[in-house]
Amino acid sequence: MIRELSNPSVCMKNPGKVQDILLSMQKAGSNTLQVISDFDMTLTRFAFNGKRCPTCHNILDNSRLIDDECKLKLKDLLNTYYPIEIDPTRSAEEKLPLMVEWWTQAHELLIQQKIKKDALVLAVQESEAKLREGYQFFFNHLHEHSIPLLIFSAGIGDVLEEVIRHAGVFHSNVNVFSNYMKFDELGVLQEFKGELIHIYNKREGALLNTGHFRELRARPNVLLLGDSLGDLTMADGVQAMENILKIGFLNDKVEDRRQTYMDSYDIVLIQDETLEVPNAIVRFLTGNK
Ligand SMILES: Nc1ccn([C@@H]2O[C@H](COP(=O)(O)O)[C@@H](O)[C@H]2O)c(=O)n1
Repeated sequence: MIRELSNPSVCMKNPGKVQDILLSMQKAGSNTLQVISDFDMTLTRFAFNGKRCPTCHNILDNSRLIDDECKLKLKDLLNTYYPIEIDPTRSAEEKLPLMVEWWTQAHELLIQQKIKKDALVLAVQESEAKLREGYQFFFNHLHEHSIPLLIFSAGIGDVLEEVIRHAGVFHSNVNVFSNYMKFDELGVLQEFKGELIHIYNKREGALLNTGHFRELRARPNVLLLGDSLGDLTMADGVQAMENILKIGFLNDKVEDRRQTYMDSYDIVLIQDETLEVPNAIVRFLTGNK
């Protein structure tokens, strides 16, 4: 049905179920579809030429906006908490308070650096951040078909927006829900706005109540893209959901996590740095137009 589903990177526990969901979503029409996606390591590359690519946090951590002492502290945090984030032997309940600890300490360090709003553009331009191959088609096609794309990220919204703006794909159908910085009248970072979003509290339901995302209520078919098990709840609360197709990028600790990902996501993409499969699915759902 979709040639790309035979790519070597694709694993599916139940291909028949995937086919049924795809046909049902195609029949319902692309005007009933919404896409909900994580950002770091889902829309962005995990690695390039054998080297890790940065997350939104890392873009700042490695930039010239941060002094050397702070860089070391942020690196220590990453080295301590990232292995916990991807540890398949620990439960989400066990990881949750530790993830809050990581985010809180990192945000505190960033605030101490008195980052200027204007400097974010340069930090992104000078970074090694890379959207996955095929990103132009992904963003442009969703825009052309007026399909809403909600990017739900535990990263830093201001940096994320700059990455997609820099890539020329921050179209009007894109909404970002993330951790945003609050600047003072001189444009200096003071704090982060609102409730902290970390990898274990992503839920679209909470957003739907805000009214901002009211149009999404009329879109009961969801294509969900993520790279962690925390991303699986991003569509919780979508009202009267008809179908959901969950695509998971498995980037790291592949053998340890393969089975859990296969049990949780409908389609698992193993060390696949492209958006080839999501793009083929979007093309199929929009009638190959
Ligand atoms: N201080 C931090 C905190 C988190 N990260 C990474 O960011 C990712 C979250 O962003 P999503 O767009 O994927 O929600 C998360 O997976 C952490 O590994 C970081 O690099 N630094």
